[in-house]
Amino acid sequence: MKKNNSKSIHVLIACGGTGGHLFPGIAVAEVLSARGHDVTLLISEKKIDSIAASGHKDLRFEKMPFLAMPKPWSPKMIGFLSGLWKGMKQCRKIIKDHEVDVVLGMGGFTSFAPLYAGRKEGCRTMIHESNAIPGKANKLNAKYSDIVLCGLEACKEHFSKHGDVRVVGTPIRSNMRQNSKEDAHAFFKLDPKKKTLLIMGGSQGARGVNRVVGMTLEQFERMGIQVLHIAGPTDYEEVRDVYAKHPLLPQHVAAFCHRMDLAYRAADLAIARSGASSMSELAYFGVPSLLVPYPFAAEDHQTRNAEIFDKAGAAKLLVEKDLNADILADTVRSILTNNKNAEAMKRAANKVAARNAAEKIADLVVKEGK
Ligand SMILES: CC(=O)N[C@H]1[C@@H](OP(=O)(O)OP(=O)(O)OC[C@H]2O[C@@H](n3ccc(=O)[nH]c3=O)[C@H](O)[C@@H]2O)O[C@H](CO)[C@@H](O)[C@@H]1O
Repeated sequence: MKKNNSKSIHVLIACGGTGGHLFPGIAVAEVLSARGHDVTLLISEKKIDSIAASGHKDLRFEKMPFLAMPKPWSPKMIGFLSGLWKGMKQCRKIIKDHEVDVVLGMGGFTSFAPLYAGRKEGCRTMIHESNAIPGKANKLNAKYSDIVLCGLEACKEHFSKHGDVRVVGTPIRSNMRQNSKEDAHAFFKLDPKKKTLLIMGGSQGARGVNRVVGMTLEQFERMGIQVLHIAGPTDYEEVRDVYAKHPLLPQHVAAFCHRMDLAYRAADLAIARSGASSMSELAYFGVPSLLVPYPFAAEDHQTRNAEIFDKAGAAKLLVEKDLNADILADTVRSILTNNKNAEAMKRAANKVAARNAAEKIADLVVKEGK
């Protein structure tokens, strides 16, 4: 795009497909918009994208079809290439219509068409990789990006061939204010005198975590704790029915939570997948966690993410295939009944938290766009 001499710049943030791309993208958009810049968020037609966008009516969203890359010789390749071509055309139109100066991709293959189109239209381009190791898509995206931004220091070495790589952290949304624990308990109708265990499986829930937790409810009940369980839209009904069999266990079960700030605030301990945004938020709120990596994540990146927090003392890594109700109950008990353990983990979590990642990215975007 042409050199922008006015104060305000135009930014396209590609962040569709999964909460781990959407919410950090929204976080950067919030900072840029608050500073008076023009931002368009490019999301996909997936349900999670609409759920995420519905909580941010003040931001501008454009949709494009979700594209997953098939195996090289798959018959799906023809449809994929045609979808990709249409996606690029659509992106070039958006870039021209909004006179975009900078394209920022938050990761995954959904960022490819916007970055490629951005390059063709003369925009500055950047990608953000929040995981400890990049997937194939972001390695490709890096080739079309002037700057590569990493959420974690460990990721930097994987982009060693790229000339401009910076570690900035993974942004969290501005509505993640530090509310009081009392507000948080009141919001979920939980007992302020009891220890709260938060269960969450990333933006779409985690079946493996839901199931093992379901088998541990009786032991949680005996510990005298309460549980806040965000089950994900797919498993919600099944999870709710399992909890219904334990009416004496204080509980709040939800399919999706629009107030994750309050969920983290209420929590004394979390059991979670090790998605990068979830981890970034757990650290920000200083919540000790038991991280159960999704075993089929690309390049096993969730294990690499969890290892960083485990090593720092902020979390304990639990391998899903080795996990059962007794191990889970013992681990939860060892933290929730030992204040010293919990406090040490809390301090370690705070220590690994990224500081002002959204602001740092916004600063760079604006500098590039001028
Ligand atoms: C299976 C898989 O490959 N998952 C990947 C995906 O995870 P996923 O999309 O699950 O993303 P994360 O765990 O990183 O983040 C989840 C986000 O959703 C929000 N949230 C979640 C539940 C809810 O009810 N409400 C809500 O707002 C959380 O606050 C957080 O901001 O993208 C991440 C970022 O690349 C990766 O690290 C994960 O490995």
